Amino acid sequence: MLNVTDKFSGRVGFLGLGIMGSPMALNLIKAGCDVIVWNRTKSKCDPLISLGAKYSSSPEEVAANCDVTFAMLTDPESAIDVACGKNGAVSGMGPGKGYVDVSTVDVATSKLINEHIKARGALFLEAPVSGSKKLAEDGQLIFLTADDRSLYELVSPLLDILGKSRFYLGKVGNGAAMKLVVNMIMGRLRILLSKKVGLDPSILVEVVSQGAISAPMYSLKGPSMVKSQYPTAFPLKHQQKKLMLTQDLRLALGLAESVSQSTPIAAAANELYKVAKSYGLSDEDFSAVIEALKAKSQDTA
Ligand SMILES: NC(=O)C1=CN([C@@H]2O[C@H](COP(=O)(O)OP(=O)(O)OC[C@H]3O[C@@H](n4cnc5c(N)ncnc54)[C@H](OP(=O)(O)O)[C@@H]3O)[C@@H](O)[C@H]2O)C=CC1
Ligand SMILES: O=CC(=O)O
Repeated sequence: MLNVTDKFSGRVGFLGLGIMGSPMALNLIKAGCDVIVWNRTKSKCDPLISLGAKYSSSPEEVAANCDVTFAMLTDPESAIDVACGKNGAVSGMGPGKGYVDVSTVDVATSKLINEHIKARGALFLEAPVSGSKKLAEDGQLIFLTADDRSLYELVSPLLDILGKSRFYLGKVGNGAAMKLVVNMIMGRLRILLSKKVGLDPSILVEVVSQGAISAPMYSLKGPSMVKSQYPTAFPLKHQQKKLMLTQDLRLALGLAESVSQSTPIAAAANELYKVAKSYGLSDEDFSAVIEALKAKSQDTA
């Protein structure tokens, strides 16, 4: 049976050695883990084998030979194929084993893989990452995990080798949802969307603040926006005026027009500030623009 300890001493499988998977598997090897790798294109295993990894010829074999198996695959289709397809990891799973899918997939895919893994009596953790190739190389990823808590605790020492932080988000699907929401760059929309899909917006603010898309402004305004508080630092009326009238936006819009570049987001943002002003929020902080989006969501609900 899997034991929860502060150090992971079992054998680790790694399926999918692409841009992200290769440096992640390499970091596990460098940290002294006993790693078995598999990749569809076998040649990508070779550098890792030369550094001490073992090789198995199918996801099924990897899972059968390991205590915990990670998968880092392109998309939902490949994640399902590698887990549930012919000679897939599921066939090698059983009681006492764990499957950690770190690919970016949708909620339905994560639930499907979870069901197949659970049907074998094994444990499942979804753990998509926020990060990039460089952050994978540097062991600085952010893990957005969900589902089996005991597997989360068990693999935490491994996640700490691969990343700088990890979030446990509860039921299956929440990791995938958080990853997809984080990847939406529109800050204010992120807060509303995360709320609507049942995520804690304050955790979202924290996740974003630690990733590559973090912005000091978002970290500064996010926590109070979550509480619907807008202590005035820069009044909304000035922001809207600025969007409409000041040189920087006018010139920027002019420049965009000169090369026929559409700038719909700037235009849409300005409309939202106008709506917020019409709600009497002119003297609130400009982050109160989120109220315009809340009202719009109610309009369309
Ligand atoms: N790149 C980035 O900055 C980030 C990526 N991610 C996510 O990480 C995941 C991996 O991305 P990344 O490493 O960049 O992608 P890559 O394209 O570099 O690697 C994809 C991996 O999936 C394998 N694969 C694809 N299709 C199949 C299939 N049908 N059967 C078996 N194996 C398959 C590839 O195998 P093969 O070598 O044979 O092609 C390869 O190992 C994605 O979900 C991505 O969204 C998350 C954060 C950042
Ligand atoms: O998926 C990409 C990321 O930066 O996160």
